[in-house]
Amino acid sequence: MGEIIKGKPVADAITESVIREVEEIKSRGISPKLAIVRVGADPSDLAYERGAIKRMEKCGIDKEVIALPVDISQDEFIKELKKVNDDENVHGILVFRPMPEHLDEDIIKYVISPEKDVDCFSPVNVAKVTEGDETGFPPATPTAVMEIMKFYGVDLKGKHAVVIGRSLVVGKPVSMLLLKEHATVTICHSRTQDLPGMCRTADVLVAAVGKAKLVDDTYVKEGAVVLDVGINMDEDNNMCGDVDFDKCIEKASMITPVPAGVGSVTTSVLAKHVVKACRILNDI
Ligand SMILES: NC(=O)C1=CN([C@@H]2O[C@H](COP(=O)(O)OP(=O)(O)OC[C@H]3O[C@@H](n4cnc5c(N)ncnc54)[C@H](OP(=O)(O)O)[C@@H]3O)[C@@H](O)[C@H]2O)C=CC1
Ligand SMILES: Nc1nc(=O)c2c([nH]1)NC[C@@H]1CN(c3ccc(C(=O)N[C@@H](CCC(=O)O)C(=O)O)cc3)C=[N+]21
Repeated sequence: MGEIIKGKPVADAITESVIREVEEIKSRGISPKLAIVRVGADPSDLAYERGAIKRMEKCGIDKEVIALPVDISQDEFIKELKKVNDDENVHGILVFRPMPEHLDEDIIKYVISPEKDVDCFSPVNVAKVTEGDETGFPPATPTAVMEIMKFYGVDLKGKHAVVIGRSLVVGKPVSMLLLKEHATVTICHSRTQDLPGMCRTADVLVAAVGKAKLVDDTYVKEGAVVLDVGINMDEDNNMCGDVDFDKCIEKASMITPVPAGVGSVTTSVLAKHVVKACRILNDI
Protein backbone atom coordinates (compact mmCIF):
# COMPACT_ATOMS: atom_id res chain seq x y z
CA MET A 1 0.00 0.00 0.00
CA GLY A 2 1.56 3.30 -1.15
CA GLU A 3 1.87 6.63 0.63
CA ILE A 4 -0.69 9.26 -0.36
CA ILE A 5 1.30 12.40 -1.16
CA LYS A 6 -1.02 15.35 -0.76
CA GLY A 7 -0.58 18.80 -2.24
CA LYS A 8 -1.55 20.85 0.80
CA PRO A 9 1.72 20.64 2.78
CA VAL A 10 3.59 21.54 -0.41
CA ALA A 11 1.25 24.45 -1.18
CA ASP A 12 1.50 25.64 2.45
CA ALA A 13 5.32 25.60 2.39
CA ILE A 14 5.45 27.55 -0.88
CA THR A 15 2.80 29.99 0.37
CA GLU A 16 4.72 30.62 3.63
CA SER A 17 7.87 31.55 1.76
CA VAL A 18 5.94 33.72 -0.71
CA ILE A 19 4.26 35.59 2.18
CA ARG A 20 7.68 36.41 3.66
CA GLU A 21 9.01 37.55 0.29
CA VAL A 22 5.95 39.73 -0.35
CA GLU A 23 6.42 41.41 3.04
CA GLU A 24 10.03 42.15 2.21
CA ILE A 25 9.14 43.54 -1.23
CA LYS A 26 6.34 45.69 0.22
CA SER A 27 8.81 47.18 2.72
CA ARG A 28 10.53 48.66 -0.32
CA GLY A 29 7.28 50.34 -1.38
CA ILE A 30 6.51 47.88 -4.19
CA SER A 31 3.31 45.82 -4.24
CA PRO A 32 3.43 42.61 -6.34
CA LYS A 33 0.37 42.29 -8.58
CA LEU A 34 -1.16 39.62 -10.85
CA ALA A 35 -3.51 40.50 -13.72
CA ILE A 36 -5.86 37.72 -14.82
CA VAL A 37 -7.12 38.08 -18.39
CA ARG A 38 -10.28 36.09 -19.06
CA VAL A 39 -12.36 36.00 -22.25
CA GLY A 40 -15.94 34.89 -21.62
CA ALA A 41 -16.87 32.80 -18.59
CA ASP A 42 -15.76 29.21 -19.14
CA PRO A 43 -16.46 27.14 -15.98
CA SER A 44 -12.93 25.69 -15.76
CA ASP A 45 -11.43 29.17 -16.19
CA LEU A 46 -13.70 30.40 -13.39
CA ALA A 47 -12.70 27.47 -11.16
CA TYR A 48 -9.03 28.31 -11.62
CA GLU A 49 -9.71 32.03 -11.19
CA ARG A 50 -11.39 31.47 -7.80
CA GLY A 51 -8.44 29.38 -6.61
CA ALA A 52 -5.90 31.89 -7.91
CA ILE A 53 -7.64 34.89 -6.30
CA LYS A 54 -7.85 33.10 -2.93
CA ARG A 55 -4.16 32.24 -3.08
CA MET A 56 -3.07 35.78 -4.03
CA GLU A 57 -5.11 37.15 -1.10
CA LYS A 58 -3.41 34.72 1.28
CA CYS A 59 0.00 35.78 -0.04
CA GLY A 60 -0.71 39.53 0.09
CA ILE A 61 -0.40 39.82 -3.68
CA ASP A 62 -2.67 42.35 -5.44
CA LYS A 63 -4.86 41.05 -8.22
CA GLU A 64 -7.07 42.38 -10.96
CA VAL A 65 -9.38 40.40 -13.24
CA ILE A 66 -9.76 41.77 -16.74
CA ALA A 67 -12.95 40.07 -17.89
CA LEU A 68 -13.49 40.54 -21.62
CA PRO A 69 -16.60 39.74 -23.67
CA VAL A 70 -16.53 36.36 -25.42
CA ASP A 71 -17.05 38.02 -28.83
CA ILE A 72 -14.14 40.45 -28.47
CA SER A 73 -12.24 40.92 -31.74
CA GLN A 74 -8.62 39.91 -32.12
CA ASP A 75 -7.52 43.55 -32.48
CA GLU A 76 -9.45 44.64 -29.41
CA PHE A 77 -8.02 41.76 -27.40
CA ILE A 78 -4.47 42.63 -28.42
CA LYS A 79 -5.09 46.25 -27.42
CA GLU A 80 -6.28 45.12 -23.97
CA LEU A 81 -3.30 42.79 -23.51
CA LYS A 82 -0.84 45.52 -24.48
CA LYS A 83 -2.44 47.80 -21.88
CA VAL A 84 -1.68 45.18 -19.20
CA ASN A 85 1.85 44.69 -20.57
CA ASP A 86 2.44 48.42 -20.21
CA ASP A 87 0.87 48.77 -16.75
CA GLU A 88 3.82 49.35 -14.42
CA ASN A 89 1.84 48.18 -11.41
CA VAL A 90 1.26 44.72 -12.93
CA HIS A 91 4.08 42.17 -12.59
CA GLY A 92 2.42 38.92 -13.64
CA ILE A 93 -0.14 38.19 -16.36
CA LEU A 94 -2.26 35.01 -16.59
CA VAL A 95 -4.28 34.57 -19.79
CA PHE A 96 -6.75 31.69 -19.61
CA ARG A 97 -6.41 29.10 -22.33
CA PRO A 98 -7.61 27.65 -24.55
CA MET A 99 -9.04 30.90 -25.88
CA PRO A 100 -12.22 31.08 -28.01
CA GLU A 101 -11.68 29.80 -31.57
CA HIS A 102 -11.84 33.22 -33.28
CA LEU A 103 -8.82 34.45 -31.28
CA ASP A 104 -5.51 33.27 -32.73
CA GLU A 105 -3.28 32.10 -29.86
CA ASP A 106 -0.38 31.71 -32.31
CA ILE A 107 -0.42 35.48 -32.84
CA ILE A 108 -1.38 36.50 -29.29
CA LYS A 109 1.43 34.47 -27.72
CA TYR A 110 3.92 36.91 -29.25
CA VAL A 111 2.13 39.91 -27.70
CA ILE A 112 2.28 38.98 -24.00
CA SER A 113 5.38 40.43 -22.39
CA PRO A 114 7.73 37.48 -21.61
CA GLU A 115 8.89 39.16 -18.36
CA LYS A 116 5.29 39.15 -17.06
CA ASP A 117 4.24 35.81 -18.55
CA VAL A 118 3.92 33.77 -15.32
CA ASP A 119 2.23 30.73 -16.95
CA CYS A 120 4.42 30.18 -20.02
CA PHE A 121 2.27 31.49 -22.89
CA SER A 122 5.12 33.31 -24.66
CA PRO A 123 7.42 31.29 -26.96
CA VAL A 124 10.32 32.96 -25.12
CA ASN A 125 9.35 31.11 -21.96
CA VAL A 126 8.60 27.87 -23.84
CA ALA A 127 12.16 28.06 -25.21
CA LYS A 128 13.62 28.80 -21.78
CA VAL A 129 11.97 25.70 -20.33
CA THR A 130 13.54 23.63 -23.10
CA GLU A 131 16.93 25.27 -22.57
CA GLY A 132 16.73 24.77 -18.81
CA ASP A 133 17.14 28.54 -18.42
CA GLU A 134 15.81 29.34 -14.96
CA THR A 135 15.18 33.02 -15.69
CA GLY A 136 11.96 31.98 -17.43
CA PHE A 137 8.56 30.82 -16.21
CA PRO A 138 7.63 27.18 -16.80
CA PRO A 139 3.85 26.73 -16.63
CA ALA A 140 2.45 26.49 -13.10
CA THR A 141 1.04 22.95 -13.27
CA PRO A 142 4.21 21.14 -14.44
CA THR A 143 6.15 23.15 -11.84
CA ALA A 144 3.66 21.97 -9.20
CA VAL A 145 4.41 18.35 -10.19
CA MET A 146 8.13 18.98 -9.64
CA GLU A 147 7.58 20.82 -6.34
CA ILE A 148 5.61 17.83 -4.99
CA MET A 149 8.43 15.43 -5.85
CA LYS A 150 11.03 17.75 -4.31
CA PHE A 151 8.96 18.11 -1.11
CA TYR A 152 8.51 14.34 -0.66
CA GLY A 153 12.13 13.56 -1.50
CA VAL A 154 11.68 11.72 -4.80
CA ASP A 155 15.13 11.34 -6.34
CA LEU A 156 14.85 11.54 -10.12
CA LYS A 157 18.48 11.05 -11.11
CA GLY A 158 18.77 8.19 -13.60
CA LYS A 159 15.16 7.14 -13.02
CA HIS A 160 12.80 6.33 -15.87
CA ALA A 161 9.97 8.88 -15.98
CA VAL A 162 7.03 8.22 -18.28
CA VAL A 163 4.71 11.12 -19.08
CA ILE A 164 1.30 10.45 -20.64
CA GLY A 165 0.32 13.55 -22.63
CA ARG A 166 2.27 15.90 -24.91
CA SER A 167 0.38 19.20 -24.60
CA LEU A 168 2.22 22.52 -24.23
CA VAL A 169 0.30 23.10 -20.99
CA VAL A 170 1.47 19.98 -19.16
CA GLY A 171 3.04 17.03 -21.00
CA LYS A 172 5.90 18.68 -22.93
CA PRO A 173 7.05 21.15 -20.26
CA VAL A 174 6.89 18.58 -17.43
CA SER A 175 9.04 16.29 -19.59
CA MET A 176 11.66 19.05 -19.92
CA LEU A 177 11.63 19.70 -16.17
CA LEU A 178 12.08 15.96 -15.46
CA LEU A 179 14.95 15.85 -17.93
CA LYS A 180 16.60 18.78 -16.15
CA GLU A 181 16.56 16.68 -12.96
CA HIS A 182 18.39 13.92 -14.88
CA ALA A 183 15.50 11.50 -15.32
CA THR A 184 15.34 9.45 -18.51
CA VAL A 185 12.06 10.58 -20.04
CA THR A 186 9.56 8.86 -22.31
CA ILE A 187 6.61 10.89 -23.62
CA CYS A 188 3.47 8.93 -24.52
CA HIS A 189 0.35 10.12 -26.36
CA SER A 190 -2.75 8.91 -28.16
CA ARG A 191 -0.72 7.06 -30.85
CA THR A 192 1.58 5.26 -28.43
CA GLN A 193 1.49 1.50 -28.87
CA ASP A 194 1.00 -0.64 -25.78
CA LEU A 195 0.52 2.28 -23.40
CA PRO A 196 0.10 0.05 -20.30
CA GLY A 197 3.33 -1.83 -21.12
CA MET A 198 5.22 1.43 -21.65
CA CYS A 199 3.93 2.83 -18.36
CA ARG A 200 4.89 -0.34 -16.49
CA THR A 201 8.54 0.50 -17.22
CA ALA A 202 8.21 3.78 -15.29
CA ASP A 203 9.81 4.51 -11.93
CA VAL A 204 7.87 7.79 -12.04
CA LEU A 205 4.57 8.00 -13.92
CA VAL A 206 2.98 11.38 -14.71
CA ALA A 207 -0.57 11.24 -16.09
CA ALA A 208 -1.73 14.36 -17.98
CA VAL A 209 -4.31 12.94 -20.36
CA GLY A 210 -7.73 14.30 -19.50
CA LYS A 211 -9.38 10.83 -19.44
CA ALA A 212 -11.05 9.87 -16.19
CA LYS A 213 -9.38 6.89 -14.48
CA LEU A 214 -7.57 5.76 -17.66
CA VAL A 215 -4.54 4.61 -15.66
CA ASP A 216 -5.30 1.43 -13.69
CA ASP A 217 -3.08 -1.11 -11.92
CA THR A 218 -2.02 -2.69 -15.24
CA TYR A 219 -0.10 0.59 -15.95
CA VAL A 220 1.86 0.65 -12.70
CA LYS A 221 5.11 -1.08 -11.76
CA GLU A 222 5.44 -2.23 -8.15
CA GLY A 223 6.96 0.67 -6.18
CA ALA A 224 6.43 3.37 -8.82
CA VAL A 225 5.70 7.01 -7.92
CA VAL A 226 2.43 8.13 -9.55
CA LEU A 227 1.53 11.79 -10.17
CA ASP A 228 -1.96 12.51 -11.39
CA VAL A 229 -2.42 15.85 -13.16
CA GLY A 230 -5.89 15.13 -14.57
CA ILE A 231 -8.94 17.09 -13.53
CA ASN A 232 -12.03 15.28 -14.82
CA MET A 233 -15.61 14.68 -13.75
CA ASP A 234 -16.78 11.07 -13.27
CA GLU A 235 -20.25 9.66 -14.01
CA ASP A 236 -21.55 11.00 -10.67
CA ASN A 237 -20.11 14.47 -11.40
CA ASN A 238 -17.36 14.12 -8.80
CA MET A 239 -13.86 15.44 -9.53
CA CYS A 240 -11.44 12.64 -10.41
CA GLY A 241 -8.02 12.28 -11.98
CA ASP A 242 -6.59 10.35 -14.94
CA VAL A 243 -5.55 7.64 -12.47
CA ASP A 244 -7.81 5.05 -10.88
CA PHE A 245 -6.57 5.84 -7.40
CA ASP A 246 -8.07 2.84 -5.57
CA LYS A 247 -6.56 0.37 -8.03
CA CYS A 248 -3.14 2.00 -8.26
CA ILE A 249 -2.41 2.75 -4.60
CA GLU A 250 -1.79 -0.97 -3.96
CA LYS A 251 1.22 -1.03 -6.30
CA ALA A 252 2.54 2.55 -6.12
CA SER A 253 5.06 3.58 -3.47
CA MET A 254 3.68 7.14 -3.56
CA ILE A 255 0.59 8.52 -5.29
CA THR A 256 -1.11 11.93 -5.51
CA PRO A 257 -4.89 12.10 -4.97
CA VAL A 258 -7.41 14.14 -6.99
CA PRO A 259 -8.69 16.47 -5.65
CA ALA A 260 -6.11 17.69 -3.10
CA GLY A 261 -3.11 16.70 -5.20
CA VAL A 262 -1.27 18.45 -8.04
CA GLY A 263 -4.13 20.91 -8.68
CA SER A 264 -3.94 22.26 -5.16
CA VAL A 265 -0.27 23.28 -5.61
CA THR A 266 -0.72 25.08 -8.95
CA THR A 267 -1.93 28.41 -7.54
CA SER A 268 0.91 28.66 -5.01
CA VAL A 269 3.41 28.20 -7.85
CA LEU A 270 1.58 30.98 -9.68
CA ALA A 271 2.05 33.25 -6.65
CA LYS A 272 5.75 32.34 -6.50
CA HIS A 273 6.07 33.26 -10.18
CA VAL A 274 4.41 36.66 -9.63
CA VAL A 275 6.98 37.44 -6.92
CA LYS A 276 9.82 36.30 -9.18
CA ALA A 277 8.51 38.51 -12.02
CA CYS A 278 8.20 41.44 -9.62
CA ARG A 279 11.79 41.01 -8.48
CA ILE A 280 13.17 40.77 -12.02
CA LEU A 281 11.13 43.76 -13.25
CA ASN A 282 12.31 45.90 -10.31
CA ASP A 283 15.85 44.57 -10.30
CA ILE A 284 15.65 43.47 -6.64
N1 LIG B 1 -3.97 20.40 -12.08
C1 LIG B 1 -4.08 21.48 -12.81
O1 LIG B 1 -3.94 22.59 -12.34
C2 LIG B 1 -4.34 21.34 -14.27
C3 LIG B 1 -4.87 20.16 -14.73
N2 LIG B 1 -5.08 19.96 -16.06
C4 LIG B 1 -5.65 18.65 -16.44
O2 LIG B 1 -4.63 17.84 -17.01
C5 LIG B 1 -5.16 17.00 -18.00
C6 LIG B 1 -4.37 17.19 -19.29
O3 LIG B 1 -4.52 18.52 -19.72
P1 LIG B 1 -3.95 19.04 -21.12
O4 LIG B 1 -2.55 18.63 -21.26
O5 LIG B 1 -4.32 20.46 -21.21
O6 LIG B 1 -4.88 18.18 -22.12
P2 LIG B 1 -4.82 18.05 -23.72
O7 LIG B 1 -6.17 17.53 -24.10
O8 LIG B 1 -4.28 19.27 -24.32
O9 LIG B 1 -3.74 16.88 -23.95
C7 LIG B 1 -3.99 15.55 -23.63
C8 LIG B 1 -2.84 14.67 -24.06
O10 LIG B 1 -3.16 13.33 -23.73
C9 LIG B 1 -3.03 12.51 -24.88
N3 LIG B 1 -4.07 11.47 -24.87
C10 LIG B 1 -5.41 11.63 -24.99
N4 LIG B 1 -6.03 10.45 -24.92
C11 LIG B 1 -5.07 9.51 -24.77
C12 LIG B 1 -5.08 8.11 -24.63
N5 LIG B 1 -6.23 7.41 -24.63
N6 LIG B 1 -3.92 7.46 -24.50
C13 LIG B 1 -2.75 8.15 -24.49
N7 LIG B 1 -2.67 9.49 -24.59
C14 LIG B 1 -3.82 10.16 -24.74
C15 LIG B 1 -3.18 13.40 -26.07
O11 LIG B 1 -2.48 12.82 -27.16
P3 LIG B 1 -2.39 13.51 -28.63
O12 LIG B 1 -1.38 14.60 -28.47
O13 LIG B 1 -1.92 12.41 -29.48
O14 LIG B 1 -3.76 14.00 -28.94
C16 LIG B 1 -2.56 14.70 -25.56
O15 LIG B 1 -1.18 14.73 -25.79
C17 LIG B 1 -6.63 17.36 -18.08
O16 LIG B 1 -7.37 16.47 -17.27
C18 LIG B 1 -6.70 18.76 -17.51
O17 LIG B 1 -7.95 19.05 -16.96
C19 LIG B 1 -4.69 20.90 -16.97
C20 LIG B 1 -4.14 22.10 -16.58
C21 LIG B 1 -4.01 22.44 -15.18
N1 LIG C 1 -3.20 29.59 -18.84
C1 LIG C 1 -3.93 28.66 -18.20
N2 LIG C 1 -3.33 27.87 -17.27
C2 LIG C 1 -4.06 26.94 -16.57
O1 LIG C 1 -3.52 26.22 -15.70
C3 LIG C 1 -5.46 26.82 -16.85
C4 LIG C 1 -6.02 27.68 -17.82
N3 LIG C 1 -5.23 28.56 -18.50
N4 LIG C 1 -7.35 27.63 -18.13
C5 LIG C 1 -8.23 26.83 -17.32
C6 LIG C 1 -7.57 25.57 -16.84
C7 LIG C 1 -8.32 24.87 -15.75
N5 LIG C 1 -7.46 24.90 -14.61
C8 LIG C 1 -7.86 24.47 -13.36
C9 LIG C 1 -6.97 24.31 -12.32
C10 LIG C 1 -7.41 23.93 -11.07
C11 LIG C 1 -8.75 23.71 -10.82
C12 LIG C 1 -9.24 23.32 -9.47
O2 LIG C 1 -10.36 22.94 -9.29
N6 LIG C 1 -8.40 23.41 -8.45
C13 LIG C 1 -8.77 23.11 -7.10
C14 LIG C 1 -7.93 22.00 -6.53
C15 LIG C 1 -7.99 20.75 -7.31
C16 LIG C 1 -7.27 19.66 -6.64
O3 LIG C 1 -7.25 19.65 -5.41
O4 LIG C 1 -6.72 18.79 -7.35
C17 LIG C 1 -8.51 24.34 -6.21
O5 LIG C 1 -7.81 25.24 -6.65
O6 LIG C 1 -9.03 24.35 -5.10
C18 LIG C 1 -9.64 23.84 -11.85
C19 LIG C 1 -9.21 24.23 -13.10
C20 LIG C 1 -6.28 25.51 -14.93
N7 LIG C 1 -6.28 25.93 -16.19
